[in-house]
Amino acid sequence: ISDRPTAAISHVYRGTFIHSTQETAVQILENALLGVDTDGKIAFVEKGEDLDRLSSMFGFSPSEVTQLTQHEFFMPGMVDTHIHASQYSYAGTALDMPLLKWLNTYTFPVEYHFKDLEFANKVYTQVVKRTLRNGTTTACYFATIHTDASLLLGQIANDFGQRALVGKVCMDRNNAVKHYKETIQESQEETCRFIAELLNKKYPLVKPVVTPRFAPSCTGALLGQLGAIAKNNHLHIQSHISENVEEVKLVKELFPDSESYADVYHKYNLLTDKTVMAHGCYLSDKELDLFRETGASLSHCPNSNISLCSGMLDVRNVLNHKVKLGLGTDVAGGYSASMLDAVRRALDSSKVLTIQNPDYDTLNFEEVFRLATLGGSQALSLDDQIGNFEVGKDFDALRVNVAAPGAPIDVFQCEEPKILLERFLNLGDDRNIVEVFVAGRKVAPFTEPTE
Ligand SMILES: O=c1[nH]c(=O)c2nc[nH]c2[nH]1
Ligand SMILES: [Zn+2]
Repeated sequence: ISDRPTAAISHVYRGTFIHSTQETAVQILENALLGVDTDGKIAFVEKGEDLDRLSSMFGFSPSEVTQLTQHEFFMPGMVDTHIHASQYSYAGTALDMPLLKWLNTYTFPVEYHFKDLEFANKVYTQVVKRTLRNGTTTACYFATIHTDASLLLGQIANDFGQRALVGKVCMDRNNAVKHYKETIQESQEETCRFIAELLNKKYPLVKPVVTPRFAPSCTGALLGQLGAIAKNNHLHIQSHISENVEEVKLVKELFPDSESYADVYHKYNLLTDKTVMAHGCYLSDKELDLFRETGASLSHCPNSNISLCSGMLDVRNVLNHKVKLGLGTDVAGGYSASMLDAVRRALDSSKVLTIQNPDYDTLNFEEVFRLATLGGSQALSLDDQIGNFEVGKDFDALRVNVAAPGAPIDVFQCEEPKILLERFLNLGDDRNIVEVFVAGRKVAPFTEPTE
């Protein structure tokens, strides 16, 4: 450290910090000191022995340092790269049909109700609270086609201090539920209104994301307009791709001129370095190459893929193609809103692929930990701000106590940090997540707004 800091230090923590880097899936810093400045950014990460030097350099008193206990560690907040906030209303039910039938039978009728702002307020408040307390510091949300309810979701995320990308869903094709679709003009105009009004709020951590539902719900003309809107405003884009065999076949029929599913989106400028596509179970190697070339990323949603019997993403192949990849809960195709569940299902899925092919290069928990944190930040092109404990990034973090009273893990002895992490990922829940920070601010347990 040579330069004197600009912003003052607001908090200093001492103890074990566990995070990922590009080179190392799990890097453990024991007896470390981490300082957070008044802008919520990480000011320093140094060795505990340097306390005196750091306290005089950064102007804090050693007595203000918060010491973690033996079974505690800090890890980066988790990034849910794909979650339908509106579908949280029926999470844990309706998992008995394949995708297209599931959408028509359960999803569209429920999403239609979000024209009612009171209902939207209830569901959106609960999904933000539930995900935050389960360690999702950043969520990439699908709302519904309703602009005002989607704006409300942005407001609620801001009020509770969650970092979020929020998408008003676009769909000008749907023959199943009569009123749950837009004309192309409505979709385009309301998307512009949504973006303008959300940006106008100047929420520091909440941004709009252009959201064509998926190719079968959109005409080519709408996809083209949405690609242009994203490009002109430098916005994020999210959608679904190659989740289920029937869907892939339908896209072939609807877009006969395109070489592949990925090519449909590419043709309309929807594959960019700020695009995240959910699923991708049936993408060819050539399509994965297109993802890498355009910088587009994938969200792996294993609970959903299993629950709707959609398919199995070969994560190793995606990583070998150097495509950016994060994890998603995909509520409510995935029944759990917890990213810890996504971690476990990702590991299970990889083991199923290994059962089918014993030579398969199974993912290990360290790699999946990276996908849930740094990988997610890369998938959302937010890795310059979040994802790990690098100096200059925002302090988005979970204080984990593996031995928290009432939590589901029994600890019998002093365990090394990597074992504590493994046990937390496999066995822990929100009772082990004793504090959640986003941009340096404590957002759970909830202090505000009250409820
Ligand atoms: O898992 C999914 N959930 C959805 O809501 C959806 N819409 C299109 N494709 C989808 N897949
Ligand atoms: Zn989805």
